[in-house]
Amino acid sequence: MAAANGVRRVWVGQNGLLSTPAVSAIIRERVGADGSRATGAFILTASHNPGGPTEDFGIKYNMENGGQAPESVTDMIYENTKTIKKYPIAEDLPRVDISAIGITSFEGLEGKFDVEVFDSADDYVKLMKSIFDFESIKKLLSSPKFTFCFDALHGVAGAYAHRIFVEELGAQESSLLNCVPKEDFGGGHPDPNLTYAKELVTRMGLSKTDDAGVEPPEFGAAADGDADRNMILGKRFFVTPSDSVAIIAANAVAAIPYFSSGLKGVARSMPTSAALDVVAKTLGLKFFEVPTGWKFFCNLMDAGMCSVCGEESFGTGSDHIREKDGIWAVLAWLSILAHKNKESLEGDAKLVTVEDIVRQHWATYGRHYYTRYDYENVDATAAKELMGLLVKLQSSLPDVNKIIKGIHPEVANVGSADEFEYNDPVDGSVSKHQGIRYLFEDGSRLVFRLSGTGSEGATVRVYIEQYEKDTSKISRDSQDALAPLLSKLQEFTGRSSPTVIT
Ligand SMILES: O=P(O)(O)OC[C@H]1O[C@H](O)[C@H](O)[C@@H](O)[C@@H]1O
Repeated sequence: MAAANGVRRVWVGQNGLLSTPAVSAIIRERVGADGSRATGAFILTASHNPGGPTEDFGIKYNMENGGQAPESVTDMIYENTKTIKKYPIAEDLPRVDISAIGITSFEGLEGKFDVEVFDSADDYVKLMKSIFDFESIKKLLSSPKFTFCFDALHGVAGAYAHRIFVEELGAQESSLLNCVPKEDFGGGHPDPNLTYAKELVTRMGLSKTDDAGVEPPEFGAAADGDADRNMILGKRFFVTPSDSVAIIAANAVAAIPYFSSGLKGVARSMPTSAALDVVAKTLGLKFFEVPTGWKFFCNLMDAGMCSVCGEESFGTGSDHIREKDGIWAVLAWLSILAHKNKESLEGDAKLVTVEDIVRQHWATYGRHYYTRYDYENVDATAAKELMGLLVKLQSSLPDVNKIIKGIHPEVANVGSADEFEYNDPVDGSVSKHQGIRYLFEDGSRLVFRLSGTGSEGATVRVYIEQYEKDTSKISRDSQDALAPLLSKLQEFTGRSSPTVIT
């Protein structure tokens, strides 16, 4: 990247602690600020592979808008690697102490370059303060009625959590779990979900091995290794990522200063539940359904068409940067809680809890029951054949309906089916084969897609969604409500049970 004086500069976060959202914020802020153009910055990051069992470390390319490099750029980089004949190694380059903030200048083969070690959190904290009302969140956190807990799963989010939640917002040190970043994530798997965020899940009263004597906190959250994904929990209550983005969108204007003049639009990835669609329709907002992958949101944001977006894979964010943002999502929820509790933090008034907010949302907009089944390490050829069969079945919906009705007569008819194709309204590009959708007449959906991140063989993902508007039925357990749809899965996938259920 070029610094203001034209000297090439490498930016390094102090002690190597840089989160993905902070990188995006820094690129937008610094590159934009000095008017120079980055053709691509890269960092070594703990990237996460939701489909696979292991963490992998990789190089991530971010563009000048702070977003991930599109395939055209990474393909070009890959092509270039094939023609590299030699690369020089500067063995005598003095070591840069990355624990000390400052700039070190070097004379390189192609001229001068700088290495700047900077505080990894400074730019990000500044950005968060410009988005949220820190004073109102501070009040919430200091209320004896409200208890808070954040688990960084030993990922890089720990550094930001300490700075923001403890130093800026006054949360107690003891409310931070696993917030010391560790290279091996403390031996755990830094995935913010009910399976891997075990300690948090137990503390929030959601595990079978709860300590019955200890009252769980009112609010709990986790972020993944590079802090771009998040999980939101209430006391003994799980908020699905699909509900989380819908609830943030529904409350953004009232609760978050950055959005006070209105939302430009909202977007979700195709397999994410339609909870956000209902909010968009009710509030008259522009709405977009894009394929899985954050880059599709970035195009909309760059064109000023989208303010809030989210994915079922625990990614939530807004147009403040071009990455999903775990800490942002936590601050968004704390803002909503602070707003809803404006009148109830003092005196005898009862606290409006996370669960209250979600149930109120369902009562207003209806509830989307939602489950994702992952069939990991499926034979790649068999997976392709399965997809082919599912596409073929789409031309014989009466037969599909007959089979389903034969098992569960009460299930609505499949009204239409298609293979999701996205026409990008910004650049006109077309993305085909983005998942197979069976759309039921009552708004329920059955979606199949092959994961783009699985590490061995193929990972087939099946997303099951059922919409319930009847307020007397919105409190049922998700699995119960979906049972009629789930019973068809074995036949569709050729497997008796999924590897992971989310
Ligand atoms: O293709 P999948 O395995 O479902 O993975 C999907 C996820 O992969 C990465 O994490 C992307 O950054 C996400 O935007 C995407 O949702």
